[in-house]
Amino acid sequence: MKLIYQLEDVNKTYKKGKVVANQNISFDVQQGEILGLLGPNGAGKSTLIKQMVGHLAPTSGTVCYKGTSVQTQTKRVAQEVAYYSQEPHALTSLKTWEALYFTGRLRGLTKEYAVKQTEELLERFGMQDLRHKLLKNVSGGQKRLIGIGTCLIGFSPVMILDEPTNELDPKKRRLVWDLIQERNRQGVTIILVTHNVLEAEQVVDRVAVVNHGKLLAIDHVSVLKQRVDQRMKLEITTSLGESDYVCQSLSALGHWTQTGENRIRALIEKQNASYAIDVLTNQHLPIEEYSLVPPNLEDVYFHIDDEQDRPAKAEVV
Ligand SMILES: Nc1ncnc2c1ncn2[C@@H]1O[C@H](COP(=O)(O)OP(=O)(O)OP(=O)(O)O)[C@@H](O)[C@H]1O
Repeated sequence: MKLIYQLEDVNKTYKKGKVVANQNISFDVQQGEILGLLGPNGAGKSTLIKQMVGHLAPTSGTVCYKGTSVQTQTKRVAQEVAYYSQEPHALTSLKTWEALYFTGRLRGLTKEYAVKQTEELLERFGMQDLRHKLLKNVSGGQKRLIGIGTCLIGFSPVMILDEPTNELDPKKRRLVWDLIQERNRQGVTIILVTHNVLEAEQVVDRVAVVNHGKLLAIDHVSVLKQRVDQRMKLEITTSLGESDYVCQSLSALGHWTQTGENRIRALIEKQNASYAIDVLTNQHLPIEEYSLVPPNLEDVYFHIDDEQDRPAKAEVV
């Protein structure tokens, strides 16, 4: 398997070292994989990928693309790696079709092929009627779709997407995930940042979990899930204003996280599941409803993050 990226001990600081965005990050990206970068706001994900596309230089360490430092071949990286950034792109004074067409032409497509791909993408996005609208005059979600389109047009061998499904309605999110998978089946290597962990689970091969600028874990989804395979997720909706009390009453079951105003969640040991149900049904706690289900990738992500924050705390009854 060929390596597309190799990151070694990457550190990146801002403001003369006062803000540490990435700390000693090392990992590889293999040709043909979809790697998801997960992490909370401010974790350092965007900073990391900006170094992978050559928009930022590491403070120390190396980011290599196909065996050579990105910094010494920024032109080649720009030609081969299609990058979708969170920031509004520079094409907003173009019409939607122009943004796609000219990007295709810049990527070396013939006029005919650029037109064909532009038409196909506008159709997939359901935006044929908006072809003559300026990008700055379409909705936030439509702008994002055209942004994704500018990555898709021209068949770049690598795509790096920073939150590609942000701001999109559920149907359009599904469309974007489908397009990402289609491209991947055609051999394109894809690195993406997302907060839609549950949707990403269906699509990514490997996941890198980043927080506080550090790489906490990187592995296949199934391997990461093994970290929680002896656990179940217990989610509870408490009566109004009672979540602190319920958390305290059930503290022996595990570490509780508040996920909404009256919603709490914990990963509990499978062997404690029947005890938990016993407590929930017999202790007359102020609980509206509860569910006990196998954990998903989002729970794995929270678990890895929790482990980092509470390395010494036991979670067993
Ligand atoms: N240009 C900058 N100057 C100073 N600090 C910055 C700059 N860009 C990012 N940071 C800081 O670096 C840290 C990492 O930010 P980064 O944008 O990489 O995180 P992120 O994981 O992409 O977050 P989000 O999910 O919110 O986009 C944060 O503390 C952020 O405030």
